[in-house]
Amino acid sequence: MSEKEQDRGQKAAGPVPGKLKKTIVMVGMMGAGKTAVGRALAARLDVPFLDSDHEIEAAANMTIPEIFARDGEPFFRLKERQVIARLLEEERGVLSTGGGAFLAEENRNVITAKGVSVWLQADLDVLWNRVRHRDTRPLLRTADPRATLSGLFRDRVPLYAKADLTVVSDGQAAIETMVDRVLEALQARPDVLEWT
Ligand SMILES: Nc1ncnc2c1ncn2[C@@H]1O[C@H](COP(=O)(O)OP(=O)(O)OP(=O)(O)O)[C@@H](O)[C@H]1O
Ligand SMILES: O=C(O)C1=C[C@@H](O)[C@@H](O)[C@H](O)C1
Ligand SMILES: [Mg+2]
Repeated sequence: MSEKEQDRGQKAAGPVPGKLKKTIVMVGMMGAGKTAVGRALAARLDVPFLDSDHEIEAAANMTIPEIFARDGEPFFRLKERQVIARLLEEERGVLSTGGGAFLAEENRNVITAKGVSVWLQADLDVLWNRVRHRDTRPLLRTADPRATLSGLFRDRVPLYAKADLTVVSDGQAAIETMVDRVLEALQARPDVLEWT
């Protein structure tokens, strides 16, 4: 390959992500793909993957539905605030939050101060299709879970919209495509991710 061809090849491939300078924090509704996309993004960047729901469950040795049932949602939210603050302090990587985390001003402030927030924006039908078959979300254990999801969606969207970056998750985009989209959005933020 000539030097010119090599040049063209490099340009077509685009810039390559380098050093991560701030934690990338995934926010959005249940089913938006925060865990699935966050994990794949961390693997792509070769940085630690952290998930606040997982950390809370591991520390309590209980599942989230068990914590809600035994200790109530306010207790879960307290643990969530503590875990998010600790993880942002301790480690740099990709942090996937629980669906309700970004609603608390305290969490938004610490996330904005220490990381960059990425809202995975999906419409209600996409979210419902992803969460309807699993019984792991206590807030959806209602007589009409789709209506409950719809109400949460309506109330929460204005708060998710405060995130630093928004990445659309439509029903067609596979998880690796979502990783590409997040990385593309991060090209506007060299303070978060260096490029080579
Ligand atoms: N882009 C996608 N393409 C296909 N499947 C997806 C995509 N994003 C998420 N999923 C699937 O949808 C389901 C829910 O995703 P995930 O658990 O990552 O959501 P979440 O945002 O972390 O939700 P929660 O707030 O409840 O933790 C999973 O089975 C996941 O594999
Ligand atoms: O949207 C929410 O409020 C929640 C989402 C999950 O990630 C868990 O954090 C929990 O089920 C609550
Ligand atoms: Mg999750």
